[in-house]
Amino acid sequence: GTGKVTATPINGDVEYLSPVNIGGQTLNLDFDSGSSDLWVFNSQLSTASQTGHTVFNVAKSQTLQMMTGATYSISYGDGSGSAGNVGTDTVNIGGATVTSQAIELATAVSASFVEDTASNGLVGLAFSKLNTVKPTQQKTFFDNAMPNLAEPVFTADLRSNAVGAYEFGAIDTSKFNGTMQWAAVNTTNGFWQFSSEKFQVGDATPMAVPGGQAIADTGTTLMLTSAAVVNAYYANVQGAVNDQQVGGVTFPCNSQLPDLQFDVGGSFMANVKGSDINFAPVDNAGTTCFGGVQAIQSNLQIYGDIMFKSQFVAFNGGNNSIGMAPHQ
Ligand SMILES: O[C@H]1CN[C@@H](c2nc(-c3ccc(C(F)(F)F)cc3)no2)C1
Repeated sequence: GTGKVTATPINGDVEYLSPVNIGGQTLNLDFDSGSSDLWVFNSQLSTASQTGHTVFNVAKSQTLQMMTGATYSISYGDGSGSAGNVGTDTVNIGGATVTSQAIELATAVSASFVEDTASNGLVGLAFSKLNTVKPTQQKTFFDNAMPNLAEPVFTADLRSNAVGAYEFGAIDTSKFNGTMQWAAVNTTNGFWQFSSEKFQVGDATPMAVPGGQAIADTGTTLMLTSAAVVNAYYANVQGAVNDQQVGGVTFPCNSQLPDLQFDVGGSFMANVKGSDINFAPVDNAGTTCFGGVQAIQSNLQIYGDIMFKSQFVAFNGGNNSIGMAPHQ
């Protein structure tokens, strides 16, 4: 079979939310190709933590079965996280259905999750080896669904300030231009990881990247790479400054940002449109804007939604590869 759901950007493309049916209840969840736990806001949480959220009501599902003694605890790159207990239930994502999916039921969530009232949990789509359930690690929705999918794939079609889609089991060739290009994924760390050794602005000299590795992470808002690449890229942008107060590089909102190409698996260069690198204004007048490409101190680069807004991406769990092509 196949399954397709909308991916709706919220708060200026900070994250993308998709409807998921769990035991007959539909929740808007954040699909995250950078982690491997499916967890939800639910009726076990304190009233305070539930405020503003649609929660999964554990008493109302006829098919939820609690997993005795099972717990989970997860933290994300920004230090946020959640923890709780575990059950299994039927999960239907746009028609792709798993009858006994581990559902992680938060009994505690960090403040930033409580404040993010649009999101009612996450669907982890990285490799199951990263799943945090103890004592028995659980499989992701994609792992469980794969055997029944027409093709062992899912795709991310994320759009700037527009509704896109996640699709399981098929690659919709009408959604991208040209031929999709593929690269090998190294699953050792449990991520959709591929080599990415260089960046290029226009036809300037390519910039080398220390470590030369990247992950495709739909749950990260920006595109995070080395400080050297960030500085070299924004050197092309008049008025760009690294503003410690704001927390990264800003530039005049009317800047003409150059496109940025990045290496995928040593086999092709993929393009990020300059317009997608203008992430958001930092001031009310909309004079100064925050860059979508920012620095991290890590030899693992994180290609988040800024990349996905320029590239239609296919994740192949059959042969562990990643495909990219410019959106249609
Ligand atoms: O860990 C890496 C795996 N993918 C990245 C990711 N980060 C989040 C996240 C979502 C929502 C929030 C909050 F609502 F603001 F709390 C925080 C973090 N989801 O995926 C980072």
